Amino acid sequence: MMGAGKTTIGRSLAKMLGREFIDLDQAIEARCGVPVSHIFEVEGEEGFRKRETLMLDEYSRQPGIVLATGGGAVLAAQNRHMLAERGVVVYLRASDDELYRRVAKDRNRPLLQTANPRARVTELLAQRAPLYEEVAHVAFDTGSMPIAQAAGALVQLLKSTTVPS
Ligand SMILES: Nc1ncnc2c1ncn2[C@@H]1O[C@H](COP(=O)(O)OP(=O)(O)OP(=O)(O)O)[C@@H](O)[C@H]1O
Ligand SMILES: O=C(O)C1=C[C@@H](O)[C@@H](O)[C@H](O)C1
Ligand SMILES: [Mg+2]
Repeated sequence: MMGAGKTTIGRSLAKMLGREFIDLDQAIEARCGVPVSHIFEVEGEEGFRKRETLMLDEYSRQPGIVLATGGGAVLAAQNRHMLAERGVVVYLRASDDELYRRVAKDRNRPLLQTANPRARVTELLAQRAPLYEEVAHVAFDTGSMPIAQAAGALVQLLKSTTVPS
């Protein structure tokens, strides 16, 4: 979910594992040459989701990387299948209060540019939590752990995780 720590914990995890880190939002921005928020403005959410699926298809085939997806990548069943079949999927759990605290000051999240962003976070989390749980091989509660500590705990958790083939 937005603010769960995919970019920050993901980058730290990749460093600990000695793997390349790719952030899918940043890869989309690099490919399109404009910010995600601009794609939402010009093409709407639908246009962004099409680009996201194409890029997810490309990057989820790349072996040995740590890939941070966007928070809404789980919405399409096609994306969930790619994730679950091609990788080890981690769901970073956090409460709506915590998520909102982390993203409140950031204007770069187009879905939160509404009159009541706090309520929107609750609504999006309620809608998506079952999808995150469904697609994940590992669910990890970041709580109030600092980034590096969360990444370290995740390394240990991944060591003891077996992924069904
Ligand atoms: N466990 C944590 N404890 C405290 N702060 C955190 C934690 N995880 C992330 N943060 C902070 O929350 C903010 C959002 O984190 P981040 O950008 O990694 O989220 P994200 O999951 O990539 O969100 P998005 O889907 O919008 O890209 C950052 O300022 C980050 O430093
Ligand atoms: O939660 C979402 O739907 C999104 C999260 C971001 O990572 C971006 O992918 C975009 O802002 C949409
Ligand atoms: Mg991110």
